[in-house]
Amino acid sequence: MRFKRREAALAKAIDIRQTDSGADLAAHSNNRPNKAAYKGLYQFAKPHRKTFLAMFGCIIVAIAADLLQPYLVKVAIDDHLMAGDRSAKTLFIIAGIYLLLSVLGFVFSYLQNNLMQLAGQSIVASIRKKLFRHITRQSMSYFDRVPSGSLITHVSSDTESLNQFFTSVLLSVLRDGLTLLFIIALMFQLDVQMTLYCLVLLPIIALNAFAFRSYMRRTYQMARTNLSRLVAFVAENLAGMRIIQVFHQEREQQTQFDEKNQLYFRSNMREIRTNVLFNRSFEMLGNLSVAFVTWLGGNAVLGESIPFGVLFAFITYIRQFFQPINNISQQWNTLQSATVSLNRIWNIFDTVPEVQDAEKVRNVDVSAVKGKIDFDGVKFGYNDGIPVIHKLDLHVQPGEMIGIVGTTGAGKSSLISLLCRFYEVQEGHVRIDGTDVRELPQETLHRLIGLVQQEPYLYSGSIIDNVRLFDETITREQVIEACKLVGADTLIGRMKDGYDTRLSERGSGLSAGERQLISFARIIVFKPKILILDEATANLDSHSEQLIQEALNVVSKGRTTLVIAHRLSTIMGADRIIVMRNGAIIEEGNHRELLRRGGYYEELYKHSQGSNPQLAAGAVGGRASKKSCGVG
Ligand SMILES: Nc1ncnc2c1ncn2[C@@H]1O[C@H](COP(=O)(O)OP(=O)(O)OP(=O)(O)O)[C@@H](O)[C@H]1O
Repeated sequence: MRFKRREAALAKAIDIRQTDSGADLAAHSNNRPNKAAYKGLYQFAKPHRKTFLAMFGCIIVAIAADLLQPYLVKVAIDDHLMAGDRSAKTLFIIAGIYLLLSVLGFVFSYLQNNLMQLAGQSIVASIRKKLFRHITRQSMSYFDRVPSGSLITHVSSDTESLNQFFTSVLLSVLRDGLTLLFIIALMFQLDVQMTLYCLVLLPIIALNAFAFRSYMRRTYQMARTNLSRLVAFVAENLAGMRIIQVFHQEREQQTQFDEKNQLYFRSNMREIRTNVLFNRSFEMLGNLSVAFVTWLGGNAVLGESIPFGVLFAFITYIRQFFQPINNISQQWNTLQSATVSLNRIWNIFDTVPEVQDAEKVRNVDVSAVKGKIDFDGVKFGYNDGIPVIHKLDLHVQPGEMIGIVGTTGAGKSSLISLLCRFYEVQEGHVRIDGTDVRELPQETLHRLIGLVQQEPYLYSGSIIDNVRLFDETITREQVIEACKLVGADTLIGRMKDGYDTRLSERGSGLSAGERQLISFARIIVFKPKILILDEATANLDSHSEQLIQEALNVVSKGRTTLVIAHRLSTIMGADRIIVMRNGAIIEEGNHRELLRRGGYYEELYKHSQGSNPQLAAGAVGGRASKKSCGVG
């Protein structure tokens, strides 16, 4: 059941990712640039204005150094060679200056590229940082709506596209734009009439670029769309490999993959062909112009209206003229995808978390909190509006242990989510020690609550770091003490590096029970006043369950504890057990009282006792909360 749900969620994520990034560009490319997004981007760029200024200076020097070289040759030809000045010294000086200009061009181009990369990467790093912080502050309802796959794309490839905006588009517009202007100015300086003739070429170039532009954009988008479809297909297959193999779907999947692969290959080839054609057409235009200038200028030289050196410089400049135009028009696709990425990123920045601290929060002394919990007339439903908790009342005394059982979808995890204020109640109040959770700063609230889930999250890092969650104020000794208390010390002692053993992501390499013990140790070191176990024993064998039960007895001491149980054995010893169905409490009492009552709890108990354990598990258990608050 759980496996199926995860698969469905994954398929949904892939599906959305496809629309988000696949049919993606085509769909988003019509997005008009969002003014607020550009303003926001400018705010990120502002602190780097000195770097931009320095880069601009480098661009000017680099361009000047490059463009003065043909001019220098013209001086050598016209003012010296043709003028009869045969002095080797002058030629030597000119050659020296030429060399110096080449070195200058090289050095300043290098600096200009590095400065642009520095500015671009720094801006993108700070956007990424803010984006991650903004995402982590979103409410749970946001994560219900937005698949994690697309958030990963936003943080990784969308920010990278923005980097391309600076390092490719902006750099090209500045450098190539200025180069063009300088070339035109130099050409005018050499010969006004010939320059005017050459400028006749501009409309032809513009027409060529315009004719190619929309076709190039389409081929680019088609290739990106087909690539993301291919990637989504592979991701879907990897995730559902079990089903594919069990149902012998390998050949069918291979056929589908081949089709998608072919489509991508063809669209990619079309894109490459168009790009090559565009580049070569520019080259051809360049060659035609050289022929035109040679003919025009040659006649002028023969007629002695311009010197030979001017013709030489002109031919060199006209050759250089096409490169910047070509470069700038190549930036169109990059600009398109950067705009889409910019809009996507700023859509996230514009999302205000639904759950926020109140304007006037009530600051409480965490150490003085007793842990009394009250649900008063609580009504709640998710975005779809269907109520999942109906006018629920529940009052828990400090230090009391409450077991929560019920049918699948009864609202057990939702109740816990409301206590953690992952979602807002629609009616009623959730209070801790008499204070509405909406009045508490979220940070304080989450320090009051420790959550142990069915699959505790472990990070890549040492066991010490995983217990203290990288909080250096918690000492190694405190961590070891906590692990001893929950009975994790022996198993850690058996590991190669003991407490310094590095766990891989999600703690693979440890059994489910061992991971749970580590998350119990977290509770001890962080000392929350309220402890929540959300189906923490669901995945455990009976030996591990026994270990966890013992650890639970230790960590729940002196804490208000709510235990959502998959197995009744976990909650049989609770002070009080509540039985939920359809978002309401239908039975309440301790184990004996509930058995005596002979209601739904007794029915569950009978199932769990034996005749049909699977039915018992299915009826009582279900899904673990996906969220976490506090520690655990
Ligand atoms: N994030 C969500 N968005 C929309 N509906 C949700 C969400 N989470 C839960 N629900 C719905 O709310 C109802 C209560 O779910 P909840 O997870 O609280 O039940 P539960 O008693 O913990 O179930 P289980 O034992 O299966 O974990 C169910 O109908 C469920 O489909």
